[in-house]
Amino acid sequence: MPREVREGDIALARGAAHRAFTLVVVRDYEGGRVLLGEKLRGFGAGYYNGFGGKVERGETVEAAAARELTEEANVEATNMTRRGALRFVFDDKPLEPWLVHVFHCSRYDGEIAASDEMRPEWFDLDDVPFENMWADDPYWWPLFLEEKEFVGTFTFTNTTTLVDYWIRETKDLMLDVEAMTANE
Ligand SMILES: Nc1nc2c([nH]c(=O)n2[C@H]2C[C@H](O)[C@@H](COP(=O)(O)OP(=O)(O)OP(=O)(O)O)O2)c(=O)[nH]1
Repeated sequence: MPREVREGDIALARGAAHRAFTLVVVRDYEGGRVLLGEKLRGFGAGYYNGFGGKVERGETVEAAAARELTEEANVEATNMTRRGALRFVFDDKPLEPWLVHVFHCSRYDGEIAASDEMRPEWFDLDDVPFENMWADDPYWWPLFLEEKEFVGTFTFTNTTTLVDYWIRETKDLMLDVEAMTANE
């Protein structure tokens, strides 16, 4: 069982840069569903997840989120909001933690279609397939579905085993993101 720790209890290498990633979850309010994709290759292959990837050099986080949604699910977001920042620390990867910026998309243009990276599928809100998702997801999804903003840190060993974590709602997401990326 992962251990819940206090914020600040997870030691981060001082001055370590973060690698920035995006993650977009599309929500269909009328249908009471969310869009996930089965990851077909690369990191996290076999898991269901939102759409996203690395923020490229010179790109804003927002632009990266929109680009990845288009590349992976074939649609263009017309209403997307930033909802969370999740930091991942891996003991078996380069020391720099990952910072995944989570977005919520409620409107888009185009037709959802599969890409060679993701196979999109709609899930009812009470049927999100946590057994086939990253181990941290059950801790922040409730906040996501309740329309809250959130920040947290998760430590993994052997890439996919969650060891410890903290997660909380935030009233000022961008201020917390700044604090999480200070010392870079
Ligand atoms: N839900 C969830 N998503 C995660 C976790 N860790 C993690 O990297 N992600 C997301 C962030 C990104 O959307 C995605 C990883 O990015 P990626 O490897 O697909 O990046 P990419 O498309 O730029 O990679 P590439 O294969 O094109 O080089 O997985 C996690 O623990 N939970």
